[in-house]
Amino acid sequence: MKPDWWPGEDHATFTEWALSQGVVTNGVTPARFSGRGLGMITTRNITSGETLLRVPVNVMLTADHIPSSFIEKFPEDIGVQTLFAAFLTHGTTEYLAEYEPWRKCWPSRRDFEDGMPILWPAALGGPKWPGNGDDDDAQQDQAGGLPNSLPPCISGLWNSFQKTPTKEYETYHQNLLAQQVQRLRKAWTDVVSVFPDTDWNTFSYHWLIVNTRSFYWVGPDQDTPEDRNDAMALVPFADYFNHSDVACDVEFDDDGYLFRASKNYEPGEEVFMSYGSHPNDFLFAEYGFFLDENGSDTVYLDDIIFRDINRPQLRDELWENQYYGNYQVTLHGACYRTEVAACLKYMNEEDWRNHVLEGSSQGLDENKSEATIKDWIQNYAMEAEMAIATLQAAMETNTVVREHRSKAEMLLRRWQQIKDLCGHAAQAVSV
Ligand SMILES: C[S@@+](CC[C@H](N)C(=O)[O-])C[C@H]1O[C@@H](n2cnc3c(N)ncnc32)[C@H](O)[C@@H]1O
Repeated sequence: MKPDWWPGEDHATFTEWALSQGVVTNGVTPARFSGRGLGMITTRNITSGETLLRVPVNVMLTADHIPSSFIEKFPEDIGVQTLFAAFLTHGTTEYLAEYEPWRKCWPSRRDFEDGMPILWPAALGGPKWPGNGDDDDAQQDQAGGLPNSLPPCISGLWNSFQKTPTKEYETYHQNLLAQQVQRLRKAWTDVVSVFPDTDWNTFSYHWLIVNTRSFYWVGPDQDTPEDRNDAMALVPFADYFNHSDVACDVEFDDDGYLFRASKNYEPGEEVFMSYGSHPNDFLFAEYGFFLDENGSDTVYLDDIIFRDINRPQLRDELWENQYYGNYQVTLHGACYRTEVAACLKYMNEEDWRNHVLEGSSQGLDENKSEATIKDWIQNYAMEAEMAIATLQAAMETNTVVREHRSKAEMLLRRWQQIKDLCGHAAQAVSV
């Protein structure tokens, strides 16, 4: 009898194919996990340090494996993600047939539509795409002016206040959706310039496959590309690993990828790898899921702080002293950059500069700093409360939201996490 985690025939066929191509598995096999699709399960006791999986480079889909006749159709600066997605969409059967057993094991476009805000309806904060423009307008109307429901790190938007304009600066893990949309729009423009008949659904599906399943890779004769997104490869079989902080060890060299156990496992445990120390909003936007417990979770106070510190002179102080933006809040409180910004609210500028540059405590009042930071965090918590209340009401009354109930529930879970994070952080902020 098959175990209840048995992944199904397609995965069994793909596993056979992978082994015949030189993939070596050692005590792990693909399995179905509730809420995570496929993942990797142990089939026996495993000791920390044991090799679990080896994927040789010849099985991987790297830029070197794409025929030069295909690559030459595109301008030289084409992004690697676009190239892969274009190849999966338009590559000749001769080349693509090879990967057929693997492709049959990928999630469907419908799976992406369920979890990824980039494909969500406008009523839930999704962007406009070819083919959904009209529907989207209709949805927006039906939404009856539903306020933005995605978390601010994803949408870059707030319902409880108006954002003030800022200088352009590099943000980490903020405005995620706009950046992702920009990347996909550019990819779409590039692909239709070469293949005008490209089907949007097929191409965007492949682009998301690459987005959610690629590994860092720089070929033996390649220089490290300027854009990290261009250092990528698809690694069959290894792309079964789901993400967790408690992860196996991953190594790669010119020969391929190697995965080792970083702890002992009993049979039947899921083996995870780490996709990086990403906050939940990043996982949500880029991969369509987020963790219940995430040691790397964080939200950013930038828009709240810039609304509060809006005198150009004060903002210049932050800019000139390299404290402009990226004000982080975690379960454990606010980061040092936030503390520095908080002092600027009540210190005179000279005292503030001496404090920041030389560590002087002249004019510093830790009670005032604490109250300011708590107030900023409270503003974030209020945004979360508003979003939760609005979403709950929309789930009862709004037809589009009711049709997309599981997405709204996912959003509610994330907003509740944000509210809880703010609650913990506010408590942790103390003199
Ligand atoms: C590299 S694939 C992993 C295999 C994938 N679960 C599958 O069914 O093919 C990455 C995708 O797996 C899912 N995923 C990864 N880690 C997860 C986790 N901890 N919880 C839920 N879903 C996860 C997300 O949909 C993500 O986009």
